[in-house]
Amino acid sequence: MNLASLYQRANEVQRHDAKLILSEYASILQWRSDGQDSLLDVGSGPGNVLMDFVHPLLPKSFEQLVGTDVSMQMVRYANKCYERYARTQFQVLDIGCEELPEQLKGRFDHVTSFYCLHWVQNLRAALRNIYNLLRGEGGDTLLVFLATNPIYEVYKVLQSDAKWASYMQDVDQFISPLHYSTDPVKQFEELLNEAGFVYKNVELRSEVFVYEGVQTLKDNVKAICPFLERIPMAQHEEFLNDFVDIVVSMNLKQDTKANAEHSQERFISPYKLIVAYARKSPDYLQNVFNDLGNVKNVKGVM
Ligand SMILES: C[S@@+](CC[C@H](N)C(=O)[O-])C[C@H]1O[C@@H](n2cnc3c(N)ncnc32)[C@H](O)[C@@H]1O
Ligand SMILES: CC(C)=CCC/C(C)=C/CC/C(C)=C/C(=O)O
Repeated sequence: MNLASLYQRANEVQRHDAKLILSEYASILQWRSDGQDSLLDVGSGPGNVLMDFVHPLLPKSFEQLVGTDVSMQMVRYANKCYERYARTQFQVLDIGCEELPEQLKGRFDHVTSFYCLHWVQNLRAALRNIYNLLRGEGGDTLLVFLATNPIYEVYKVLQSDAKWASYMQDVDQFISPLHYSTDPVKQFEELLNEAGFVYKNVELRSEVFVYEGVQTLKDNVKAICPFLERIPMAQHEEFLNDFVDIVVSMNLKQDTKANAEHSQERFISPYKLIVAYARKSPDYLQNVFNDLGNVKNVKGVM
């Protein structure tokens, strides 16, 4: 996903969800008493969600704000857009990497991520890294990403079409790792446990977004579709038209009667969003838990 400027103009649903969820969690995030918070955002893209909705929540004396993304193009674009912001920078980071850069380990009070983790097949590695980004004596994380979305079913149908199959052999790599889960909340809670998080709250929110007009739908697909850059430009419109035809066949286009008062076609996208908040136990508390493991029948703590 590398079309930074197009994504910045066509990310309405992502911005809507991030803004709403941050308004709910602003008072739950454990801000430091000295106001010198450090925050890292995973998969920041062009940076406008981070800078429009997270940056304003930070205390005035915050220590540092680091936006990260696997895409160098996104990082370059974000650094250019926000170069005048103090103590703010964007850098390349693959959250699914084997080993975090040393200079990032244990440095952050908060890790946030919006509409990124559904792009990461190895959630176990991602959560291990998120845990290790947080400072040893605590810290918390707010993670918002897709469990399911109809786009993944559209991709599967397109992949079965001989016209597009050769460009989409790895389609499963781009489907949310929780899309086929029978219990995404339980699955993600278990992954958070495994990473070491002690306090956690994981919700699965059923949402619906309406795309007003076929061009709006196409622009939003173009902004995030990983297959278009593999397809010759001359065939992009045909691909997008086939995409829309499949959406219509899935009965996701609002019927004309219901649509009577609207001048444009409306496309309905029912999706499920994971909203996960977790806290890292302070090292000293972790030691207590470790000690407890050696003492049977302890009363009180737990
Ligand atoms: C849909 S955009 C979300 C951008 C921004 N957080 C927002 O809410 O608008 C997803 C971003 O995640 C990035 N991404 C995908 N896989 C990643 C990975 N393994 N590590 C870090 N970023 C990744 C993509 O490059 C893209 O910029
Ligand atoms: C009706 C229909 C299939 C709508 C899906 C439209 C769309 C562009 C969904 C994007 C999902 C996604 C992977 C978003 C992201 O990563 O930001």
